[in-house]
Amino acid sequence: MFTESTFVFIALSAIFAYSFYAVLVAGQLSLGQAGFASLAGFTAAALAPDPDSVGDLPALLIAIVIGMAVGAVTAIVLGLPTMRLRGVFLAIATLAFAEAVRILIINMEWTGGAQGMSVPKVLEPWMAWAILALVAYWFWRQGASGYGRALAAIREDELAARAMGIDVGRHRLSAFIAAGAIAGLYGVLWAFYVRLIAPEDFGFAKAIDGLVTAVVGGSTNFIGPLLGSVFLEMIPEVQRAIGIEAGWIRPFLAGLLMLLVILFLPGGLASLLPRRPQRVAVDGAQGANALSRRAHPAHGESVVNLVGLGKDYGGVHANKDIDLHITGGEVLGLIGPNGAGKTTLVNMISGLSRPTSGTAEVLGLHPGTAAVHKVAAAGVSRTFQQSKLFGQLSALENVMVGGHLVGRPTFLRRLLWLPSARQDEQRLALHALRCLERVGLEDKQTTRASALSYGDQRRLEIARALASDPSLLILDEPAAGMNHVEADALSDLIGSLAQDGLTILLIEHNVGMVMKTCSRIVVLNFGEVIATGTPEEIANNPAVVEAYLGSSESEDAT
Ligand SMILES: Nc1ncnc2c1ncn2[C@@H]1O[C@H](COP(=O)(O)OP(=O)(O)OP(=O)(O)O)[C@@H](O)[C@H]1O
Repeated sequence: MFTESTFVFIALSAIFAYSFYAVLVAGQLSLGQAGFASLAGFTAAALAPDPDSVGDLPALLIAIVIGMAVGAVTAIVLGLPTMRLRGVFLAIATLAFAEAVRILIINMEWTGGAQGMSVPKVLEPWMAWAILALVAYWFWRQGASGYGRALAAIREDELAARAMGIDVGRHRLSAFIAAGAIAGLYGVLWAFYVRLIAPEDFGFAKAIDGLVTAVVGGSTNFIGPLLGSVFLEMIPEVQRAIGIEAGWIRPFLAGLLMLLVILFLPGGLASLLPRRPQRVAVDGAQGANALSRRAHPAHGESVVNLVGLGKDYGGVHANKDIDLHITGGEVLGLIGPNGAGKTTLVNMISGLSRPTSGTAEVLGLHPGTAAVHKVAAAGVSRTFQQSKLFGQLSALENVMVGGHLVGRPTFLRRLLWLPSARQDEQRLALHALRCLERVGLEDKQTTRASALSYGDQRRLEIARALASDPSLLILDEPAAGMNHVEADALSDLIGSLAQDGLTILLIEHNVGMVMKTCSRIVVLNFGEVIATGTPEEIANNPAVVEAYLGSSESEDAT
């Protein structure tokens, strides 16, 4: 039933789908792959030596090197200005690039114009499948590496990924370069199989075909593009076998399948395969070496120094003229009525938002001018008021992403199957398990974050924030949704973290808990500091009683 060309086209379309997968794993939608493929295919066909003089395989290998280099370099040139774009804007920009390349190639003489270029056929089915195996191997090894987890984290929640110390721009660009190189590889293989390449081989329909194959197969499991390709390339064969020769059926079914997958099976066909989340034996954690610990600022040493800090949103003064000094080992409570400006202030301290006026110095850096991942690397870690977990990752994987800064890169060593990569991954997993144990979630390590209860999600955010071994831990309403027993346990945990030398900034509406946990409290109202002092001083401060305790939070306070 299957011809040789069916086998080759399954391999080729899977390789092309991997070039979409390369960026989809990082949550990016690029439609420029057909442009990379055609540039690479035509350039390699023009520059590679004649197979009659050097032999088929050497000629193909040289063409592959040229094509992948062309794809990668083009991706760098296109990626540098476009990596700031998100979602549909990136898709439109990359599609425009592919169309520009197509027009250029039609109008060049060396490409043969619209007629195209004849290329010797040297690709054998075994070569296509061997190359596909290598590409699939690359993405398999990438998946469970630190790099692969970082890309998954960016896909799930870019802001949280930044706050975990991941350099999002660099990761997105490297995924884009991989996509360019693999699309280039596809362009070369296509050229050296079909004998005659034409610009129309790399039009809009080709880009959509690659995207549909990757999405139908599944873009969160490395096997997805292969599954998608087998499935879609089989449609014409099945048609032929049952005697329906209509050419429109395959593209029609491909479009329909894409719609159904997006609506009912977002993980694609690959999500139907059983998934085995990573698990660490709880006993195994005992006696294991901890990952390197940073030296925290000593008692009295400056951790945060804010001078005249302000933040305006249009006419709203979310923060006004804030002076605040936090020193090593302090547990500082930040309280105030809803909308007082607490979250705005910690967003500026953690570098997520830029002050409108004043200066901020945090662990020697100036957040706002320093990138968020650099602030995280300096030792600032945080939780978010609205949960920002990586929903599709397990609890353990979430915390391992939190340990991005303390773990060592493993992807290249995983490709070479070096034992040290496995040891490093195990050490990071044990470190993550310890953090889960600290918040009492060790039993939930394999549970997907989105499937955890609200209280457990709050705890998981704390475990994830602890995994980077921070010097300054910012907790934004960590006790929200917790009962009194859980809030007491959290208070004890914060106390023990402070004993370990961490400095903690706690935003909480549960004033009883703040009074019990914090050594000093700052009260904000309408964006301004209205009081600072010990819990007793704050409780007896008339301005606080009026501004805060007199507000809707009075029930909590009493
Ligand atoms: N991105 C934004 N754009 C416009 N206004 C904003 C933005 N973020 C915050 N604000 C405004 O700034 C003020 C302070 O908000 P912020 O979230 O910092 O307060 P909060 O004390 O954390 O409140 P809550 O306790 O309800 O979380 C509010 O008036 C809010 O509406």
